[in-house]
Amino acid sequence: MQTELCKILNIQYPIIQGGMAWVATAELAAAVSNAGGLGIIAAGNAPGEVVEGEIIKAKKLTDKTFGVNVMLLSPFVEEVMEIVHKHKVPVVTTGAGNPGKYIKKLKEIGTKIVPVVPSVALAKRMETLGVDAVIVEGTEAGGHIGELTTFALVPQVANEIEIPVIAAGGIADGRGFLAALALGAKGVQMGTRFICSTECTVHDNYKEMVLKAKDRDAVVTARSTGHPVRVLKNKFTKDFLKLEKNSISPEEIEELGVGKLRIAVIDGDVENGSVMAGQIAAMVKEIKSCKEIIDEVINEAATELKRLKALNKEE
Ligand SMILES: O=C(O)COc1ccc(-c2c[nH]c(CNC(=O)Nc3ncc(Sc4ccccn4)s3)n2)cc1
Repeated sequence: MQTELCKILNIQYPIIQGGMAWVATAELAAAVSNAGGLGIIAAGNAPGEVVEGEIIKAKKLTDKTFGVNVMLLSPFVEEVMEIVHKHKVPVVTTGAGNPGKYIKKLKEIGTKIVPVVPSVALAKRMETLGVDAVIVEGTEAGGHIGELTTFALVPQVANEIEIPVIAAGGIADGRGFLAALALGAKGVQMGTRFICSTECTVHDNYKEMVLKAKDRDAVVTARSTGHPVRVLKNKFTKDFLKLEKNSISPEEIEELGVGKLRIAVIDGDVENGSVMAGQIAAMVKEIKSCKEIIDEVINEAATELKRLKALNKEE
């Protein structure tokens, strides 16, 4: 189950771990990379020196390729990009914006650039600017999302660009992996599945919340701010959505969300915090090591492919 993406990103399997703010630490990224995927450290809204500390830690935990996700809404984006250059990070993924202004400098140091795109137009613009691949993330994903689904957006982007498409949003097992390849992707990104891994350092309450999630629990908040975010239903989302209905200003709504992810991830307050996770949370039923997760996705995809091929032979 290798694709052209493996050579471009220097990985054994075309499986990328999502650069989830506060969740994607050096420990998680190193475990995914050591298991043959591409581990990603999340910069989130953290300052440069915090990201630098995670990069240094990751280099001690793995000799495999890993990346850094730069969240483009972060107030520290410029200093994080400086750190990425200083440490010649091999792969940079970006989210929540257009990384156009950073592409030239990253290419100069040979860093592979893989932006998340929520639309065909942005995917085409990124290819023209010379990025190495795009992560096409559907609205099924956790955290900051676009409006289109993975199932609709992936084939449309794959029709329009030549560089590899990586499917993200709603993928947590071999069936989703194989479906993504069938839609034209050359790899997948998984976030929610890796939250429930033994190496993920989020509070156990956060992992429990994902394990207990039902199909309709991953709701969208803050649509009115233009930065919709998918989180698991709890007291915070109920109060938040009520306030949004009373149309408090977008600035007040943004203010409501500040720091809420940290209290869920670090303090384990999953009632008053923001538990970011995708719609596939309801299918994640067990905490496993990153190696078990990756091996199971690859083996299940191979088994599923054999079953589908047998159907063809029956005709
Ligand atoms: O400039 C344009 O054309 C718009 O470009 C884009 C618009 C959206 C995206 C996008 C959607 N999803 C992603 C990748 N995923 C994410 O970035 N997920 C995130 N989760 C929590 C985050 S922290 C946050 C979130 C919102 C507001 C403040 N802070 S970022 N990128 C990428 C590019």
